[in-house]
Amino acid sequence: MSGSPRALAHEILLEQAETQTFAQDLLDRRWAAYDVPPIDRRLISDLVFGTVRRRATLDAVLEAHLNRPLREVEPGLRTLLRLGAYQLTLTSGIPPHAAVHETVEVAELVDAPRWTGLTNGVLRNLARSLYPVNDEPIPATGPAADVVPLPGGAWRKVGRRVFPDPADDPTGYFAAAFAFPRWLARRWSERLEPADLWALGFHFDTPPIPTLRANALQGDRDSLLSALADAGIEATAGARAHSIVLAEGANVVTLPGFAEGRFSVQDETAQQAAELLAPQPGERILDLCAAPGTKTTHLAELSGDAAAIFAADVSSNRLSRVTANAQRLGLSSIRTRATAADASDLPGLPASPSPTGGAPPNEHSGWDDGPFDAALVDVPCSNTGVLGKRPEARWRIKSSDLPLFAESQQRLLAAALERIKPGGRCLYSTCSIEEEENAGVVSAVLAEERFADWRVVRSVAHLPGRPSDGGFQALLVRDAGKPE
Ligand SMILES: C[S@@+](CC[C@H](N)C(=O)[O-])C[C@H]1O[C@@H](n2cnc3c(N)ncnc32)[C@H](O)[C@@H]1O
Repeated sequence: MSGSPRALAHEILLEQAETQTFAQDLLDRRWAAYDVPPIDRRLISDLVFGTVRRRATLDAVLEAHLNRPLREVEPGLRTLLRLGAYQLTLTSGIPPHAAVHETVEVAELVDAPRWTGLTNGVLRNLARSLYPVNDEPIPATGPAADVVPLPGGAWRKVGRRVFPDPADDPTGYFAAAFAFPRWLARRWSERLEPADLWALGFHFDTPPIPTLRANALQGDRDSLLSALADAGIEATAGARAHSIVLAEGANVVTLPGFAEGRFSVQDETAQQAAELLAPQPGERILDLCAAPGTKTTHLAELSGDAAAIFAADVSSNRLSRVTANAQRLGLSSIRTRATAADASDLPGLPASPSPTGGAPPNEHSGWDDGPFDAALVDVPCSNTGVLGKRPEARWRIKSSDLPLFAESQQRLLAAALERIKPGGRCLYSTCSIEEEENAGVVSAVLAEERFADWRVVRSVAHLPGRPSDGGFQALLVRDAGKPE
């Protein structure tokens, strides 16, 4: 470790930019390697996540204080400037002089004293713009070319017109001030009024607080709430049958009841997927994209651990997390199986031979070849409904990914429908708010002649922040009457 929280944050940010590794994974590696006190962990995590998430905001602010384009600045120095600009512009609680001083000191700690002069000059100028009098920020009441949106929903003056004017160019303002790729900003601004666009930006730019799902098979929600209260954790019952909303962020694995399997971490939007499918005791249920098993285990809990849940995923590595989660939650009705990308090796087709013709039966103990009563198809997607959860996610997706996702989503949904009995049902779900991954996929698949006996009975498009994650769920049912 290089010697200070900011130096460690700088090291992680540089590695993240170079290797494109998830910031959370890099942090976890540092926590495992060094003894970092919890207070420093919180600061480092905030510095890293905030700087990654708001890269475009910080770059717009910095460009106004530099006499050359930021992209021409060497990577280590550029990262240091972003780190300093993040503290000055987007946090509250770090005194400006401390933000400048501690950031400049990183240059010495990482053995790059040549960065000191520029970092000091740029950050001091920025601090003067942001805090013209007595180190006090200047609040603002709404978007403007010289106003930055803060995490949590407030606005702050930045002292110079660093963003496009939102009245003339709401898309440009949204992309720069809230920090989103331009193609996504354009896409969303075509369908949202500016006020809704700002609300979406605030939701994604505010660090999320985890929501819990009480495991109904290990005591009721109220007793878990009492256990949390006894441990000094502020939490309230949420809007779903088993949801619990924490008052502030927490390291969930250290909360009372986690090791005993009394809860999972799951957003309220995601909790609706298994609820909509409503698994019943005795049913045979396919979960086609199961890992890491948050919805699989919910299916098992809702059925009283008395359905047979067949959890499939392309990643056997990730499937091991389904097994671990089921064990922690005390569930025994889940069997796992790695599957081919097109799911063609899964049993359940009406005319499919016994599993001895496919994968070796002992490798997937408990799987048989009959069709299923129901299926959950929680497909891989662009994740545009949950961009606040992974700070780097917004910078990874490309518009060209969307048709590729839609293609594989259609394949997966069709593979599930083919394996469901007459009278059965299927829940299609995504964490995306893009039509072509949602209703577009469902209607394309149901337009196929072989699925003429299927119909959509319910579909819900969840808008991010209203009240929780964004996403889409559609419940499809198959006519009971049509012969196989
Ligand atoms: C959205 S995640 C599923 C989350 C999971 N349902 C849960 O609630 O914990 C999508 C999953 O689909 C898996 N996947 C990707 N392509 C797949 C394919 N062709 N067949 C089956 N699973 C696939 C990924 O490995 C990933 O685990």
